[in-house]
Amino acid sequence: MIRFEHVTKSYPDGTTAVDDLSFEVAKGELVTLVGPSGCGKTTTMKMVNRLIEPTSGRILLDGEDISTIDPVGLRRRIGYVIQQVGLFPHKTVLDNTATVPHLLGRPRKEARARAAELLDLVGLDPSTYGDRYPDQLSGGQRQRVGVARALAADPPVLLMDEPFGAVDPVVREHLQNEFLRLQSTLHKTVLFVTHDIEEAVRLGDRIAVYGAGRIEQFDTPATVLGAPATDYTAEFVGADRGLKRLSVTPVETGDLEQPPVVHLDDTAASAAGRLRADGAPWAVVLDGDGSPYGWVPAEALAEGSGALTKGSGGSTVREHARRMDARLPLGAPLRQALSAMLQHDAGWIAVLDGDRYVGVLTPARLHTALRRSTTADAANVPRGKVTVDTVPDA
Ligand SMILES: Nc1ncnc2c1ncn2[C@@H]1O[C@H](COP(=O)(O)OP(=O)(O)OP(=O)(O)O)[C@@H](O)[C@H]1O
Repeated sequence: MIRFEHVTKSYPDGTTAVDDLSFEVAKGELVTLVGPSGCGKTTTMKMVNRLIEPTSGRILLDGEDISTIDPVGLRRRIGYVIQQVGLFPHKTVLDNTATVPHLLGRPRKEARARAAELLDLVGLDPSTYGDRYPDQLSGGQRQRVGVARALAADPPVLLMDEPFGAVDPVVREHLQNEFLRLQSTLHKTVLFVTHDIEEAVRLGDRIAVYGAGRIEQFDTPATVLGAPATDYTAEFVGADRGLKRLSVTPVETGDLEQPPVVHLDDTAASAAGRLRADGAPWAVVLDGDGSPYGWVPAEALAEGSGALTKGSGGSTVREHARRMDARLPLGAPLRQALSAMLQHDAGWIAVLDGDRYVGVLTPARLHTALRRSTTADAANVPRGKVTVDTVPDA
């Protein structure tokens, strides 16, 4: 969709802002450009809408060389969101958002109706905010208007230059989540500039890590974090990259442990027998629908089944089971698993595929999953094909 072919931008003073850059952004893909100040990210972006012309090389949009496209027509196909937002101060929020569709020839009323829809989409109620002026909004709200305005002409491509840079971290995370939600339905082709590796990792389908004027690594967030290609990238992504990787590594079926499973209405004696046969200290307990209920320790079952042999009527698993509410959908990031374990103070967490119980994740398995995924990404093989040595249980 957007293709850079050996693109270089040098300035007359001898500065090479971008040096022989070649990469491609696929249709519907969100690529983050991340790197320190002055490494050429903004220059890269501005060459796509011809605010800056390359010195050599070419950029293709949908296979078309953009140097042959009239810049005004080109920019209509490309939404542009910048940190300073650049709203018209004397126009209301609604009119700011309606400007582009109106310029594109939509009747004013229709453009305003579309603008109202878009404000709603970015989480601003048009009846509350539509008639305000930009200086009557918070920084975060202004950013949202900037996003709504960029989407107004429904361009297939969005260029976003530190769009959430000017707001505090909490609002920023909120805007990032909302933008991800929007992107999951809109599927725009997005180039997103940031100097924040956390933001790059959270948002990007792939990340381009910039050094001075060059891309040091162009890959998925998980691979960049797990297998930095160069010392530069390793340093840039940070010493805590293992922790960051938790956010981008999903829980897979192969990561799970399979303790014995018993049901609430099983007799304690039959459940105890199952645990004895497996030599397991505890079992997962499922309710009548097959949903996780909690767990039951072997000793409690043994005592319960002892009651049966003494002729006191026996008991079922229900009377001995303990509730455990920590659960997680398959595919959720490991970070969510760890956070749920800490929140529930639990040594394991039940994993569900839809409504179906599929196994449990333990801290040891979580660690193994992280190691296997790192090795898999480095070797470019599926995680299921990787085994890692683990320290045996004491
Ligand atoms: N008109 C110009 N003349 C000379 N050098 C320039 C000019 N414009 C930009 N540069 C240089 O090009 C390099 C890349 O700039 P660019 O704005 O692309 O960096 P960036 O990665 O977006 O940085 P930041 O994160 O600070 O915005 C910088 O060294 C900058 O000083």
